[in-house]
Amino acid sequence: MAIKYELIKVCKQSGARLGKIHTPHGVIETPIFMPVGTQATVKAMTPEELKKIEAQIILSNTYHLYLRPGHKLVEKAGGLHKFMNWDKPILTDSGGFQVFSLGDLRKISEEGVEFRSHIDGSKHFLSPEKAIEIENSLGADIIMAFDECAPYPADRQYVKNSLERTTRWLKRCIDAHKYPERQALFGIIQGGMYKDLRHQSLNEILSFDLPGYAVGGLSVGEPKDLMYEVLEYTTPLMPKDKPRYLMGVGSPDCLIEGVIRGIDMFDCVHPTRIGRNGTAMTSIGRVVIKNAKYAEDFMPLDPNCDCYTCKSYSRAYIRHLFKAGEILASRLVTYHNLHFLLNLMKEIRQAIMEDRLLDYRREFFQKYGYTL
Ligand SMILES: Cc1ccc(CCc2c3nc[nH]c3cc3c(=O)[nH]c(N)nc23)cc1
Repeated sequence: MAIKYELIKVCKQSGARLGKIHTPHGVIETPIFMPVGTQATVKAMTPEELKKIEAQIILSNTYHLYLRPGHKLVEKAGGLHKFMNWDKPILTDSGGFQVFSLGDLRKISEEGVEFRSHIDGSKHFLSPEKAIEIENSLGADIIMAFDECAPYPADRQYVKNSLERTTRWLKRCIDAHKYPERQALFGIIQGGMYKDLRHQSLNEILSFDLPGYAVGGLSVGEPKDLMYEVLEYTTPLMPKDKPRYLMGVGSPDCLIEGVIRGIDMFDCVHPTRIGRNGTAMTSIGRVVIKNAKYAEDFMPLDPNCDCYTCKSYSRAYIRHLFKAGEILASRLVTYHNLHFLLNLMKEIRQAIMEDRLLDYRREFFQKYGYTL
């Protein structure tokens, strides 16, 4: 088996689980937040810094690495782990979502999707077979099936046709996968916001015995309550002995609510993206550091944080770096934001262990300023 999921404990207060995913590049403690490293780097961070903040697995992207530098080049370099000097687990998405959301989509057919590169406008074609060929070359420990993430909102018939094609594409991914013993292929459940279609997709995707499954088609602009509702009627029907990955979700409230609804794995560009724009996620809510009110504020970014950024620099200094356009600005806030989310997941794991996750949620929301 490419990976082995070890269920350690089910929370008494909710659907939350504590687990471990054993992979060829090491163990992942779940629930886990996975930093996004789209172009073979978690932007502005070195692998050494990622290890310092205890990142256990990072994500990279088939669509981007196929376009640049090319999956064959990465394969020649010895695969993604060697190329980017990251010896812990890696997960790659299949590229379908990125084509729909980034590339200039030309058309979707049963065969696959034709698109123009967002880099130079050149014409390309991604199919289940092509996506798996790329992911096999990159060599990630967990690889996502080539799926179609329906837009939101989308009408029933579109969502039904799309989920049924995603099922047919999954079969083609499985047949094309060259290294199932060392790269775990996850199936992705679609079905939009329709309960009966979610159950249809779930039954079809789960009929393929795979090492793990993702809930796709969410975090696409729908209200958070609708996302939570879909999870409430989806995760209980997923196998208990396999990891569950909610794609594209990562704000603090969604992480906690997702864990409570039985999700084990999360990813989001959020902490790194807003970090580069100078927004810090702190234990007392968001701090937009370029705001003039921080010009002479000599407190740390987050007074309750023990990360390198918060132990070493003041808000005034970090604000100065942003105003001066210094590269260090992005690095320091990205470092803090990733530490903040990784630490949040560590506290969530601790709360599950002690059967007090719902109490933790209330405390966190009060401090962070969310309404329950
Ligand atoms: C590097 C990397 C970036 C982003 C992702 C997740 C990207 C992502 C979604 N993001 C928000 N909602 C999402 C839904 C889907 C989905 O339904 N299918 C797939 N394959 N990816 C999704 C994975 C890896």
